[in-house]
Amino acid sequence: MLEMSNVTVRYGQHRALENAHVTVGKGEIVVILGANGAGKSTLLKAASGICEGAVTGDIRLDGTALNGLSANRIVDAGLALVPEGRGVFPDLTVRENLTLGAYAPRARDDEKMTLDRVYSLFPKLAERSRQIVGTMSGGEQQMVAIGRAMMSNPTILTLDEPSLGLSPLLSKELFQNLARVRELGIGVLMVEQNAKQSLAIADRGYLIENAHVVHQDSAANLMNDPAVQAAYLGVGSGDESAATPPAPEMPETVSEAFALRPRSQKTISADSILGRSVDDLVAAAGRQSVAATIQKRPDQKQAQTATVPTDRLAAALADIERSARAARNRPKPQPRPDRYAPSPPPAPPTEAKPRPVIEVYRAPRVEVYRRQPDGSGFERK
Ligand SMILES: Nc1ncnc2c1ncn2[C@@H]1O[C@H](COP(=O)(O)OP(=O)(O)OP(=O)(O)O)[C@@H](O)[C@H]1O
Repeated sequence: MLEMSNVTVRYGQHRALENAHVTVGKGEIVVILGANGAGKSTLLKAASGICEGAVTGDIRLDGTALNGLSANRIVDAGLALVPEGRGVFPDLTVRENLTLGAYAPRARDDEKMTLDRVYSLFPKLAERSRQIVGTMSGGEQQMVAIGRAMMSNPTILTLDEPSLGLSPLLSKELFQNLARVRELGIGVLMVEQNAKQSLAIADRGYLIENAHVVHQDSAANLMNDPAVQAAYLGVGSGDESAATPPAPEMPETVSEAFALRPRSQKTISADSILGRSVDDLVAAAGRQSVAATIQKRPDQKQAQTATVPTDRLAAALADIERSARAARNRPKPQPRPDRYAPSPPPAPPTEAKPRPVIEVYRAPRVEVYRRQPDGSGFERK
């Protein structure tokens, strides 16, 4: 069992964690939830012996005090960390990564058995044992990181944001794998931003705010806690898929902003201003227009045309005639050259014609010089 009591961590003057009490039992999954900078990673680092800050308080694993022990001694004692960002060796194979996890004396003797256990837990790692880890997907690399931590044969496995950067589907697979780790009797302590999926497999959870553990409860109670739902499960923020709370009421400010307000003035209809209905006026206008069209006769139209000044007509006709003459006198276009006919030989260069000057701007050239090994000078590469 991991027991952290009164754990305080300071980075210089800054208190990142104050009097934290956290326990993780055998075969139990415990989640730490909290906002960015609350002190979650600091808690895991303090337990693993890799914290850069000053750690005080009491940290015990199965009764053994871990305070002040180096990180490798803490792994020997049975606490393994899967750090944020996984920390796998991308150029090595899956098997090489896993084997490197078995450096702890408690794991070395049983390396073969532990490897078989990891392979049976994550069959994909057995299938891909020769694959270079850098070529694997994010989810597979996370599996390698967990497998490598498992190779130290821990009693407590700690993980810092294991689902970071994984798709929802891969996160689901990851949490299912962690549930299988618990079945081996290993305690799991994880810091997670994915509250919904982590609480779904967890037994208990802690909330950390501003360096303080402010709440702890069973995972089921935390999932149903309205404060947790609002802060970590996205309820009320539009992401209602995270949980199924009772239908929220429209916030007052929103309803006020969009409410239909009563009109401040009494309105007067257009009909009452005109003395007649608008519909009547439109209908009457339509009738007048139709009547006017019917009354128009062809002789009236001719009379209107005749009123156009004759000098303007004559000027327009003269203009048209002038344009037509210009079009007739335009030189005929040359026939288009046959695309498939052999091209005529190039005309001999006329020496008299000066060649055009074309200015070309080039980017400055970068030259690399290497210092001679004997220091006598530089050689150009
Ligand atoms: N090495 C360090 N030196 C100085 N301050 C640090 C150091 N590591 C963390 N802190 C500070 O301690 C506080 C807690 O950091 P921590 O990384 O534990 O937060 P967190 O809850 O894990 O946040 P996140 O979810 O963003 O990782 C933060 O204010 C952080 O800036």
